[in-house]
Amino acid sequence: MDSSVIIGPEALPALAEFLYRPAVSRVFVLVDGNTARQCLPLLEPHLPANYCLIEIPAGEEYKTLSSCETVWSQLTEQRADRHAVLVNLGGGVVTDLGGFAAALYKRGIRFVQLPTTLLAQVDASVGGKTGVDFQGYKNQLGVFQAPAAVFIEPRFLQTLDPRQLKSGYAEVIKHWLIADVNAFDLNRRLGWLTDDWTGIIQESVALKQRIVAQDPLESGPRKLLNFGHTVGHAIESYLLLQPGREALHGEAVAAGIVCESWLSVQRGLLSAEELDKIETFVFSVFDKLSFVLMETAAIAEFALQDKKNTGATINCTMLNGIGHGVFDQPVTVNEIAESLRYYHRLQS
Ligand SMILES: NC(=O)c1ccc[n+]([C@@H]2O[C@H](COP(=O)([O-])OP(=O)(O)OC[C@H]3O[C@@H](n4cnc5c(N)ncnc54)[C@H](O)[C@@H]3O)[C@@H](O)[C@H]2O)c1
Ligand SMILES: O=C(O)C(=O)C[C@@H](O)[C@H](O)[C@H](O)COP(=O)(O)O
Ligand SMILES: [Zn+2]
Repeated sequence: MDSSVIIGPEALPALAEFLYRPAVSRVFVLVDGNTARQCLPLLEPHLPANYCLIEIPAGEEYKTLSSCETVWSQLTEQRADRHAVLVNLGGGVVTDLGGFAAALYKRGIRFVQLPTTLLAQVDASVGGKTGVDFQGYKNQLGVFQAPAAVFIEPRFLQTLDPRQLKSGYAEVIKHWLIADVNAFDLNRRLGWLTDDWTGIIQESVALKQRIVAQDPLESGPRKLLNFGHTVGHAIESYLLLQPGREALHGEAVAAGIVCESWLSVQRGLLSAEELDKIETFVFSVFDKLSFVLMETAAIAEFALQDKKNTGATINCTMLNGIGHGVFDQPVTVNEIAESLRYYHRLQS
C-alpha cells in the first residue's frame, strides 16, 4: 500500500511528469462541482491538452455506486484502456470514490490522488483505503488499492471553508492521540489555527504511512487509525439519514474521539485528567454535535456494522494513555450508547 507521496510546490510539476510519460494512454480527471470551479484552474496548466473531465456532485450523499456508474460510463464511452490514468482532484469523497472506481474499471487502471481538503491531504489520500457508502453504512463497499502516487499541494487549502478545515483537523488530532503525545501536547497549547499547514500535513502523512506499512490490510495495528471511528461512523451514518442534520466526517470523528476516550477511562486505560485534556482540546475546535438522549440507542446500533467487528463483537480502538492507541478492545452496543449519553451531558 506504499505509494510515493509528494508534498509542496513540487507536487503539481511532479504530477505533470508522471502524466506525460508514454506509458499513459489518456488522462481522466475526476472532480466534484466545487473542485471543478475552485481547484481545476490551479491544476489545468499541468495537464495534457486532451484530458477528459468527469464530474460528480459534491458531498457525502453522492459517495455512492450511482456516482461510480457516472465514472464508469464516461470511461467506457471514451474507450479508456488499461493504460489510462484517473486523477482524483478533490476531498476524501472524490479520492475514496475515484480510487474505488479506478480499481474496478477493466479490473483496475492506475489512479493518482490529488487531495484538496485538509482531511484528504492528512488522511484520505494516503494508505489505499477506497470505497463508497451503501445502504446507509459508511464505506460498506470498497477495496484496498494503492494509488500510483499522491500529490499534495497545500495551496488548494486557500479556498477551503473553515468548517471543512476543522473537519480535517479531527484526523490530525486522532493521529497525535494514537501515536504522538509530544505533538498533542505542543499543539493543544498552540491552538488549532496555524500558518504552517505543510508541516502538519507532512507529520500526519508520515505517521499514517508508518502505521499502514506495518499492516496495509488492517488485520492488526492499522486499526489504530480507526480510533474515534466506531462511534464516529455510527453518529455520521445516523445523521446522514436525516436531511438537514448531517455532520461532516471529521465532526463526527471528533465526537467519536471524546466517546472512545471516555470508554478508555472506563477500562482503566486512560486517566480522568487525560480525558479532560482531550475534551478541552476537541471543544476548543469543535462545537458539540446535537442529538437527544432518546436517539443514543439507535445511533449505537450502527456500530454493529463496523468493519473491525468479529461476529457480534464490536472491537473498538482505545487509548492506553495519550499517544498510545490500543486496538481490539471489545465493547457492547450498550457501552457505546452510554458513551454517547456521557457526550450528551458534557457542557462545551
Ligand atoms: N480512505 C481513507 O483513509 C479516508 C480517511 C479519512 C476520511 N475518508 C473519507 O473522506 C470523506 C470526507 O472527506 P472530506 O472531508 O475531504 O469531504 P469532501 O470530499 O466532501 O470535501 C468537503 C467539501 O469541500 C469541497 N472542496 C474540496 N476541496 C476544496 C477546496 N480546495 N476548496 C473549496 N472547496 C473544496 C468539496 O467539494 C466538498 O463540498 C468521507 O467520506 C470519509 O469517509 C477516507
Ligand atoms: O486509513 C485508515 O485505516 C483509517 O481508518 C482512516 C480513517 O480516518 C478513515 O475514515 C477510513 O476511511 C475509515 O475506514 P473504515 O474501514 O472504518 O470504513
Ligand atoms: Zn476518518
